[in-house]
Amino acid sequence: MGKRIITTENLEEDIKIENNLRPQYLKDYIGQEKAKKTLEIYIKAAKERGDALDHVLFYGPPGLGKTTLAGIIANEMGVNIKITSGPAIEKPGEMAAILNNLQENDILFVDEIHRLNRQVEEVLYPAMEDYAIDIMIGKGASARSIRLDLPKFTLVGATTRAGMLTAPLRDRFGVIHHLELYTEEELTTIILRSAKVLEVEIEESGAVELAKRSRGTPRLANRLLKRVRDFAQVKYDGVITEEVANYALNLLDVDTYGLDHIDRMILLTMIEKFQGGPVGLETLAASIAEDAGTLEDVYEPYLLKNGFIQRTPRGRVVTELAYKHLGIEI
Ligand SMILES: Nc1ncnc2c1ncn2[C@@H]1O[C@H](COP(=O)(O)OP(=O)(O)OP(=O)(O)O)[C@@H](O)[C@H]1O
Ligand SMILES: [Mg+2]
Repeated sequence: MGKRIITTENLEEDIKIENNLRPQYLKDYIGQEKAKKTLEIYIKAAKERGDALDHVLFYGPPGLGKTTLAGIIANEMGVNIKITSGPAIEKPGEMAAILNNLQENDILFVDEIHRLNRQVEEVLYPAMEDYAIDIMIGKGASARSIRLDLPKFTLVGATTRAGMLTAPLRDRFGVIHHLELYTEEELTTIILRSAKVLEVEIEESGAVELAKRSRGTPRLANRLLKRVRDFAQVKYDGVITEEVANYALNLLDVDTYGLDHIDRMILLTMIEKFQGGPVGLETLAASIAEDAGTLEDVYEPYLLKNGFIQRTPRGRVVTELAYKHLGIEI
C-alpha cells in the first residue's frame, strides 16, 4: 500500500522536526496524565533514594510519545540514556557489552523490544532482575559460566505490540504504561506549542481544525502542521487560519475525521462486500490485501476508537456513523 500522509509511523520528513519539537521534561509533555503522574512519583522517589528507577515498559500505537518519554525520564533523573532497538541487537554478546558499558542509574532504551531475539532477550533476564550477566568462558567440557555484576540501571522498553512480548520479559518490568490516543484538546495544545517552537503563526481555530484530523497522534499533528504551514506561506499570508487548514487538509486527502482513502476503503469494503459485517479480521485483511496484524495495529485502532467500527464476538461491524460519514444509506 502507498505511503499515507496520515501514517503514524515515523517518516523521513519527520526526523528533523521531531527532534526540535520533542518535549524535554515532564512539565512540557502534554496529556497521558496517568502515566505522567505515576512516573513523576517514581522518579522523585528514586532520586531521593539515589537509586535507579524501576524498569519501565511503554506500549501503544506509533507516534504517541514513547521515545519522547524515555528521553524525558533520563532528563528528569539526570542520567545518561543509551538508545537501541530490538532488531539492532543480533547477538547476546552485543547486549552484554551494552549493559556492561552503562553507568550507575543510566537508562537503556530498547525500542521495538518485542523484536529482540530469544538469546538476546535471555541476557536481559538476570540483568533486569539481579543486575548481573552470566558469561560462558572456555569451550567444551571445561566451559563454565561466570557471573558479572552490572551497575544498577533502568531498562525502558517500548513496543507497539505488547501482545508479542514474552511473559518472562514482561514480568520483569515494574512499571507498565499503555499510551492512549490524545484528545482533540490535548492535540490543539500540542499544535499551538509546536507552532510556537517553529515560529509559525496559527489561529486557535486553525489549530483545532488540525487537531481534529490528527487521529489522536502528536506525530501526525506535527507533520500536518508542517505541511499546512507551507500552504499558508504560499497561498495565504503565512497565518494558519481555519480556512487555510481546511483547504490544505482537503487537498492532502485527510478528511474531517482524519480518515484517508485507505480508511474509507476499509469501511466501504465492509459495507459493500460484507453487508457491514460482522466480518472476521483475517477475512477483512485478505480482502484489502493487508496482513491481519497490520490491520489490527495500524488501521483499526483509530476506526474503533472513533466509533466507525465495532468489535463483536463474531467479527467487526461498521457503525451508523460510518454510513453517515460516507454518505451511504443503511
Ligand atoms: N505528549 C506530547 N506532548 C508533545 N509532543 C509530543 C507528545 N508526545 C509525542 N510528541 C511529539 O510527537 C513526536 C513523536 O513522538 P515519539 O517519537 O516519542 O513517538 P513514539 O511513540 O516513540 O513512536 P514510535 O512508536 O514510532 O517509536 C515527537 O516529535 C514529539 O515531539
Ligand atoms: Mg519511538
